[in-house]
This record gives sequence, C-alpha cells and structure tokens, in this order.
Amino acid sequence: MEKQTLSFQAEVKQLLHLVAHSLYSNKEIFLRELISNASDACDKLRFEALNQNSLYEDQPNLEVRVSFDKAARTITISDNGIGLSSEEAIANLGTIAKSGTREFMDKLSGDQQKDAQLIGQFGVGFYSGFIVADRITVESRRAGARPEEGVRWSSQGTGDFEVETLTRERRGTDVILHLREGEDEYASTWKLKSIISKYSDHISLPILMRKEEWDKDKGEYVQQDEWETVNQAAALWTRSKGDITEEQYQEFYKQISYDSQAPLAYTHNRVEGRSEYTQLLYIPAKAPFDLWNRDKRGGMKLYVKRVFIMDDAEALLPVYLRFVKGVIDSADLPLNVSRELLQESRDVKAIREGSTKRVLSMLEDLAENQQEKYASFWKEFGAVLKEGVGEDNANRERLAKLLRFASTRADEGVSFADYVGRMKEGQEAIYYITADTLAAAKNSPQLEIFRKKDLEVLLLTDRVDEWMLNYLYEFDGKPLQSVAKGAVDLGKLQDEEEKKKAEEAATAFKPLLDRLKESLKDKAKDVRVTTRLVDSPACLVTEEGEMSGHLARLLKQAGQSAPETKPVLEINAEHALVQRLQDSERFDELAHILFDQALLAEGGQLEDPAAYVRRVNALLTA
Ligand SMILES: Nc1ncnc2c1ncn2[C@@H]1O[C@H](COP(=O)(O)OP(=O)(O)OP(=O)(O)O)[C@@H](O)[C@H]1O
Repeated sequence: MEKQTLSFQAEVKQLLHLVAHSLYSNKEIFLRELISNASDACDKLRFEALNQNSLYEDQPNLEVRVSFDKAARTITISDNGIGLSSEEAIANLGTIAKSGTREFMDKLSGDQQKDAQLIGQFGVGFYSGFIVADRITVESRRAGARPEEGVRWSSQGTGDFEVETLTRERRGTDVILHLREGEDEYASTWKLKSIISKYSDHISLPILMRKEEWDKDKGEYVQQDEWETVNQAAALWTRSKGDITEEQYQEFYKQISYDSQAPLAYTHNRVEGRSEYTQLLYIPAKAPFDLWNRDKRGGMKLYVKRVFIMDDAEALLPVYLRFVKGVIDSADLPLNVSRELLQESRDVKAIREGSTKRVLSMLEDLAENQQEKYASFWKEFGAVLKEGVGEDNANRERLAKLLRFASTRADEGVSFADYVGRMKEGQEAIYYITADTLAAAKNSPQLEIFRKKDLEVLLLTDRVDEWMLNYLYEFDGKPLQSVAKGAVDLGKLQDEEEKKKAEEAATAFKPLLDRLKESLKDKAKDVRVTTRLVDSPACLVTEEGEMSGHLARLLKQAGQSAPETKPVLEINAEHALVQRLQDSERFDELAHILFDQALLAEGGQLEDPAAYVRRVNALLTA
C-alpha cells in the first residue's frame, strides 16, 4: 500500500483537541492507557489462540516492553499481542467505535475541569498519547499475517493521519511517542518505572524495561542490554487480600472504571463451593454521566482462569446494579463462553446471585456503620437501586431496608425502619405521597390532616417511585398507604367525635354535593366531604386500585398511554370558600375554580388554562 493520508472522524478531532487542552493536569495517565491497550492486545491474542495455537508463532510469552531514547526524544511501548492489520489501524486509530460517543460529546460543557473528569470516565485511550507527544508512530503486524503485511500509522494528532505498508518480522505493536517540547522528563527510567508501579502494577503481564547500572566513569546510570520486569505481573484479584494495599485496590479501580476518584467501597472474595470464582466488586463514589441508560452496562469484566474473556459482561449482575464495577474470574466456565451462553449458564446464575448478595451486604454494612458514606451512595445511586425492588423478588426485603426517603420529618435519609419506629400508637399504615418535586409533595393539601395529627408521611419524588410501589405493599407487616388514594381512613387515629362530625357534614352537604357533581360531571368521578383537609378548600384523590394522577402524568410525559380515569373531588366542609359556594350565584364558576385549583395544587396541568384565568378574573372584577 502506498502512503495514504486520511482524515480523522469528526469526534476524534474534537477529542484530540480536548486531550491537548484539558488533560494536562494529569499527564502521566498516557502510559497507563497505552500499557492497558498493550495488555488488552495480549489478552486478545491469548483468546484467539485458544482455537489457533499457531498465532503464538515462536513467541509464546506475552509481554509489554517500555523503552526510551533520550537523544531521539522518544518513548516506545511494545507488545507482542494481536497486532493490527492496515484496515484495523485505519478503523481503530481513526475513529471512536465506542457506543455513546455522541451522547458523551453532547455532555461536554466547555469547563475544562469538569470536562477532564468526563473524559476520564469515557476513556481517551490511545489518543492520550498526544498529551505528551506531538507525533505518534504506530508500527504493527497482526498475529498470523505475513511480515510484509505490517502497517505504519503516524499522526501529529491534529486533522489527519498517514498509513503505509511495512515489513515487520515481529508480531504485535510498537507505539512510538515523539515527545513534545518540554516533556523530556518522561524519557527516564526512574520516571517511567514510578508511573508503571503507580498505575500498572496489577497488569497481569510482565512489563519489561532495560536494566540500568551506575557507570562510575561517566557518573551516571547507563542502560544495559538486559531487560527486567518492573511490575508485580500478577492480576490483582488473584493475589491474597493481605498482600494488596489500599492504594493498589484504588488504582486498579481507576484503571477498570476510568473514574478519577477513589471508589466508595469494594469487596474482594474467593468463593468456593458449587461454583468457584473470585470477585472484586467496587461501588463508585459518583454516578457516571450515562447512569440512566439501562442498555449501557460497562461495569463487569469476565475472566476465566485468569484469561480475559469479555468486558461489559451484563449477565454477571442484575440491571439495577449497573453502577458496580469489577472483575469476576471463574474457575468453572469454559474459555470459549459467549454472551449468549452466559445468559443460560447455571454457573453464571450462581455468580450473579452470589455477587448480588455481596453488593447488598456491602451496602448494608455502609448503611449501618458508615452512614455518611451511605447517604452519599444513596444520593448518587438510590434511584437506580429502587429498580431492584421491582426486578429482584428474591432480595426485595433486603432492598426495602436499604431504601431512604424524605418525609414530613426530615428532607432525606428516612428508612422504613426509622418510620416504623416513630409510628404513633394506633397507627396501622405507613403513609406516603408521590409528587414531582419535594416542594409539591410537602405542600400538598392531602397532608393537612396528617400534619394536624402529627403523623409522619413519606414524600416520594423520584420518577421510579410510583413504579416501585407496584411491587412493594408493606414493610415489617405494615401496609404502605398513599394519602392521595381512596377515602382517608385513619382508623383508630380518628376520634369518635371527628367521625360523627364528618358523617353529619356528609348529610348536611348532600344537596351541595349533588350540585357539584352535576356541574363537574365531565371532570370528577365523584364529589365527597372529607376530613383530610384543614386549610385547603378541596383536593383530588384517586380511588383505591386506580392509577394516581401523578403516575398518569409521568406516563404521558414518557409518551405512553395512561387510562383516562377521573379523580374524586373532596371538599373541606369547614372552609370559607365551600361555605360561600352554598348560596353563591356564581355556583358553576366557583365549582370549576375549586376543581382546577385542586388539580394545580397536586402538580397537574389544566386542560383549559385560559378558561380558568377567565373565571378567576371574572370573580376578581365582580
Ligand atoms: N497495542 C495495541 N495493539 C492492538 N490494537 C490496539 C493497540 N492499541 C490500540 N489498539 C486498537 O485501537 C482501538 C482504540 O484504542 P483506544 O485505546 O482508543 O480505545 P479502546 O482501547 O477501545 O477503549 P478504552 O481505551 O477506552 O478501553 C482499540 O480498541 C484496539 O482495537
């Protein structure tokens, strides 16, 4: 192939610009990224060679070599992994194949610090070489290809790159960084070694560098021909816990997660028994930018007997734990296991169940012993954990204990157990209300009687709450009851006198109720007198068993159809407005205003806002 000049994909150009402008605060990560790619390339070779042993050619020992040339001002990262064909070099080093690239680019704010963090999460990979290099040359030959099928790729990291054919005896890849002006400090054994031990110690392959010896005559260290291994070269999770430092656990996490922050918690175990595997699971401190994308599940890496099998092995954990990052290394699965096979495997099922339990134990431990950490976990991932209540029957009770809510007592951090502990004598149910925002929930008229009687009500404002409540009926034998559904029945908490008063009011107001029903027959299913209101004249409630107004609105917003159910209008017989209604000449107008205001108060939208404004204005000018 003649030398060709090709243009980078638009996203790569954008990314390169960011690499040069946002990542300078942590330059040394380039080495971690390139060593990680080299190690991935060796993993890929080992995997392909399972079916084709000849790919090893005459070099069965996989390794990464890091070297430098002070005079030429270059650093070279070499591996004898799978290598690249010309087509692969063009495709893989000219574009970003990752899904979600667009979405990622849209998130960038222009604020360099924030963007640098996001880029960290996304992983700049190969392109991070341009942090310290103003030209990168890649020389490679794919395992199994002929020597004359090698490729040289080269770019200055701006608009385009060059590719040409190359004859190369060795399989695998050399990445040669031509250092930028002022970056010469990286061309040093000491510097490179220290970066490797900081970031890449856990890489399971040997990373080799040339030995150096002190030359008395020259008065400096001189490179020898001999190479030495400069990392531990044992996959971190295979080592015993006692031999791993906190820093090493954290560094490994950063490596697999692209998160620049330390994890919130982790657990590392060797599981024996029916299924044998090692698990190393981390809970991040912060939610990634694409947490809400249920299809994006990049957390878990699967190894079988230390051979890397796949990234994003979603079968290893349920969807609601998609924020967990980590590694599973199975001793039982076949090496040629595919994604499809994983779904059906009994061993994988055992791993999934075991890992789910481990994560839940880790969370329980935080909730019990490190409440601040748990609160911060909850803020980041609580809403995702709630999905588990619907999805994971087996662990529903454990999950329910981990839930935290706002309530009329505290704006956050209330557990069911806290609530139950504070229940009044005679209180039989756990009361809750759902709304779009905390303010709307707090100010809802439906809460008035509960406030008056000093009964705590949970305020649920996550979108997933309504859905979750379809699966959660009770906690600790106490039913969950919406304060906006059905007639309010405080049971033993209501005294006889109140009950009597309500009944009397219902009889006395019968004619008024009949008129209201007639006026509002297109809007309200029923109109009744209630004791749940103290300060407000009216509110809307849903019949027991019907979909709440809040959920119906959420579904509509999401473009789904919701059954058209009419709410019940409840009125406060003691309110001045209701009293005035009795003998008003503008009965019909007032009736509609009463209904519309009740709808507004619960966060609903008026079907005909203009008519509402007209009615109110007519009253104001009357
Ligand atoms: N040393 C290498 N040997 C073989 N292929 C490589 C090597 N380095 C990079 N590549 C190829 O180039 C692609 C792009 O690398 P890059 O580091 O940008 O992204 P990635 O490795 O896919 O993702 P990430 O680094 O975020 O995990 C890789 O997927 C791989 O196919």
